[in-house]
Amino acid sequence: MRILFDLDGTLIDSVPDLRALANRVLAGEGCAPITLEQARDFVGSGAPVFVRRMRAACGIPDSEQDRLYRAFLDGYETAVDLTRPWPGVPEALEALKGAGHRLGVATNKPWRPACAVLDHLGLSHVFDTVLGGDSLATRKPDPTMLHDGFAALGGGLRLFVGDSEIDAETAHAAGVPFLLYAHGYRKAEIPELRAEAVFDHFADLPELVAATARAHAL
Ligand SMILES: O=C(O)COP(=O)(O)O
Ligand SMILES: [Mg+2]
Repeated sequence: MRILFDLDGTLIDSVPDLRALANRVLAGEGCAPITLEQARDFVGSGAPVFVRRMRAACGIPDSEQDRLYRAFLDGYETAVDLTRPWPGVPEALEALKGAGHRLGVATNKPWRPACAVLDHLGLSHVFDTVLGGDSLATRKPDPTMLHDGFAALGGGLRLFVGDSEIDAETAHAAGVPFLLYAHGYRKAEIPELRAEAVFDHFADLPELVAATARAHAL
């Protein structure tokens, strides 16, 4: 089976680093810091949208977008120290890889910071492909990232694992079964996301993938 994973909120809890990075940029502008909850709300649609939302929350005008976006990107690759995988993620990825599945990442996070945090957490080796928010001309919910990611993984059944309404919309647009991690950064209620299955702990994922493979092989 080919399995693509979303990154922020699905495999990793990266909001503490995103908040710290945002607050370094905002401090340079003489602005008050944002909270963890705000940072969590700003994630999901990629770095340009994060910076736009961060600016709006602090009353910084649109004319400053490009400059602040560059400042944000400058610090993004090294903003890894506060990020942790959710419990059970490394073990679940190793188990899936060991079972012969091919794994990839399809994230709206820019590619370099995505690779940097995967390296930092020792997770890079399980993935055969990583697509980031600046890898293509479009970002999720456009389905192109999933089409390209699955193509890079070869043949076989497809599955997308994510945490948000953006991921659900992307999977539905691509016509791919969607598994939802319930404790990521979603804003919508679980039923609205029309997931094939929902899981609470990564220890449950290998069996869920096996069940999904059986259901779709029928
Ligand atoms: O960088 C973002 O805004 C979101 O990234 P994600 O697609 O991994 O959730
Ligand atoms: Mg996410």
